[in-house]
Amino acid sequence: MSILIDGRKTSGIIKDELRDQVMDLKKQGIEPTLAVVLVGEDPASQVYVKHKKKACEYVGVRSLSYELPAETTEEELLELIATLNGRDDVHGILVQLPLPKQINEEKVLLAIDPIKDVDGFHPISVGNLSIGRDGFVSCTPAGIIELLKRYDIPIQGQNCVVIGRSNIVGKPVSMLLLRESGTVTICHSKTRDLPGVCKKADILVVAIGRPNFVTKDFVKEGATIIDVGMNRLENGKLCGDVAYDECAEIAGAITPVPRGVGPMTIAMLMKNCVEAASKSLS
Ligand SMILES: Nc1nc2c(c(=O)[nH]1)N[C@@H](CN(C=O)c1ccc(C(=O)N[C@@H](CCC(=O)O)C(=O)O)cc1)CN2
Repeated sequence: MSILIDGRKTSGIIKDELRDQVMDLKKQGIEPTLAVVLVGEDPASQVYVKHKKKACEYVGVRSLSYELPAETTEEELLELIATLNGRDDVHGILVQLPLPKQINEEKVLLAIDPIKDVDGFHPISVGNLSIGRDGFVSCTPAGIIELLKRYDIPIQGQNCVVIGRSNIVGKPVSMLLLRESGTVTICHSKTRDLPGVCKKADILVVAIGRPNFVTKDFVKEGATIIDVGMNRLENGKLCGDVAYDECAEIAGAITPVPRGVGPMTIAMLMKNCVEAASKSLS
């Protein structure tokens, strides 16, 4: 039976570590502050934003909440971001995704000052990651690497297969695995013999957005499986991209859904906020 990689427990440990760092920053006169922007009433986004604000409270980060109506225009949102960019007391800016249709996501992400880009979505942050420079790394991919490290799962020289090539997860996690000297293969809808490619993986990261897509036929004995999927089924239950029970019998270690990668996303957001505030000291 495999090891369960517990994201909820690990995120709790990280948040406790950050709490101490925030206390130190406060002693030096810095109050880490995150602006949280939510446009519209998407129920999932509302839940995630609530969790983020709760995490801020726990860690000691001040959160400023901007909950805007669904009909907010792109101009109005860009204006708010410009104001937040200009405020010295705001260290991080987070715009919850997805945005309503009338707003161009790319334009909005580009408007956030890269030094406040705690989500790591700005093209400059993405570029820094791909050329190995310091910068904010997006939270879910950073959380995946943190989980692997904290569970002593080696990356160097390992065959790492990533299913999914999104800008938010697939591409950045591939860059991070490469930075850790993994041998990385990125798979997508046009990949031939997907089960065969995945079966060679020592580390398999699945971010495809299809419930129970990865079955035991994709998994090498002893492999580590990271499930990034977050699919809400008709019965209201949350389900990952990996058929957990059958894959857990073969894997060496596996993340569950919920309580796997999800909570790590929020812990890494807190980590980025603390880092942004620390940088304001220098
Ligand atoms: N601006 C951003 N928008 C979005 C991001 C992001 O990183 N930045 N990622 C996702 C959503 N997301 C954070 O925003 C997120 C998703 C899931 C979880 C989480 O903890 N999930 C729980 C289950 C929660 C539930 O029951 O619904 C778990 O897996 O245990 C945290 C954050 C898209 N948008």
